[in-house]
Amino acid sequence: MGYELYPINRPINSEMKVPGDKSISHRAIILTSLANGKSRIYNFLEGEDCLRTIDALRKLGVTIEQEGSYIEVHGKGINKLEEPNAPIYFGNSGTTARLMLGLLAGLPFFTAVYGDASLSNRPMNRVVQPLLEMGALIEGRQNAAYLPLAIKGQKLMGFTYKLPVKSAQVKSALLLAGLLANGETTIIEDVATRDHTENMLKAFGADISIHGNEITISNKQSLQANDVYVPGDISSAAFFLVAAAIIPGSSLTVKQVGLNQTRTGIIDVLEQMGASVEIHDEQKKSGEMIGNVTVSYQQVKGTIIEGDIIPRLIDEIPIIALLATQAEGKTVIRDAQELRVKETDRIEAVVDVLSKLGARIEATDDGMVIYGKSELHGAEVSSYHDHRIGMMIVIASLIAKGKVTLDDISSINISYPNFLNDLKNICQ
Ligand SMILES: O=C(O)C1=C[C@@H](OP(=O)(O)O)[C@@H](O)[C@H](O)C1
Ligand SMILES: C=C(OP(=O)(O)O)C(=O)O
Repeated sequence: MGYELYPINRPINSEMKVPGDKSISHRAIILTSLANGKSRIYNFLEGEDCLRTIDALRKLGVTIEQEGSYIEVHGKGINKLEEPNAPIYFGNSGTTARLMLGLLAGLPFFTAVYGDASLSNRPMNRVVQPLLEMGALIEGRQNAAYLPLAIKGQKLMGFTYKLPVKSAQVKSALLLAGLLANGETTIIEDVATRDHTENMLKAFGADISIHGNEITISNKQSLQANDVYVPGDISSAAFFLVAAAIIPGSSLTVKQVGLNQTRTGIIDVLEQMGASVEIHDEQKKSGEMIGNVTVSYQQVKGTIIEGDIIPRLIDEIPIIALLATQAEGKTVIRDAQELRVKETDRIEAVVDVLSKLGARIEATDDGMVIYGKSELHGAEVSSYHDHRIGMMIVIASLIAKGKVTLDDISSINISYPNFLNDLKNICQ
């Protein structure tokens, strides 16, 4: 039983596009729904997580028409959102859960929210605690630390908050709460995390200002409708870029991919490890940098990945770990304890999968140590129902000597439903 995967035995020489950015797709649905009037979203990611965000806003009374990756949102305006008559399901999506909690805390009605088994084990207190400080009323098990949660929307009070976790989801939740709160809300982050919410709030006419690492937002009763073009997701592109970096003789270009500085840690790491990386045709579209990225095979070497770069590549660590198995020498990843509270404990999952495939890899409290270079072999492995672990295993199977059996591939639909087809196309 399971999904059987076989090695490729030849280089990849191709170009491709990847689907729209997951983080930006979520934010586009939320802000276009809050705006007054019709907005269009181009290149929206049709992954399950983003569909959960569409569903949540529809439950609040917003009309959202979807034709593939083209979306029309008939924004209702902040004051016209409606009380849902059933609990809202966030599925597997941490981003939907955290951002929606920030919004719902300040809307004048009652909402019950829940998620799947994985999401029900992920910490929500990181958003609930600061929201309670703003005056929110949120109830749930273990002091409202976990889903399911019940929210009785309140008029919130702006506040100043220094983020204790390096999390764009927490920052974004509090900015959305701040948009509805009385007075000013200031969020201070000591390490920059992805700033798509700030970029998009500006584009929609919110009253937001950024000074160094302090972001201040104040109450705004109306946002302007605005069309959003979603760039290709660099977190999805990372799987193919690493494939090109580890399959001898390969060269791959991913076109029109998002190159926001808060997301490009993977490019820095590929360069630092000695892969050949070229960026062309950079331009700004809908307030975000995009461009074409070409990675060509070169023997990579081990490196140290720690500190401020971690939030810039947090979702790419599973695929970076695979890259490190093919590097000469040791790679150390530190300061990435957040991996333990993702869709699964990604430190344990990556170490388990890659050791079964023949890598020399050890878990640490906040990361992992990988001793390269190892020849990978076939094995039976699990995706842990985590899309990024599943896609990493598929890429690993391209270079493993022998058959890799993956227990379940359905988790890939969370962020990249067409992943296997796109991979097949570039492997031809
Ligand atoms: O804001 C976002 O869209 C995201 C932020 C990150 O999570 P954290 O905020 O928990 O670091 C990232 O891991 C997640 O995939 C998407
Ligand atoms: C961690 C992820 O997403 P989320 O937190 O939205 O579930 C991810 O996509 O890797």
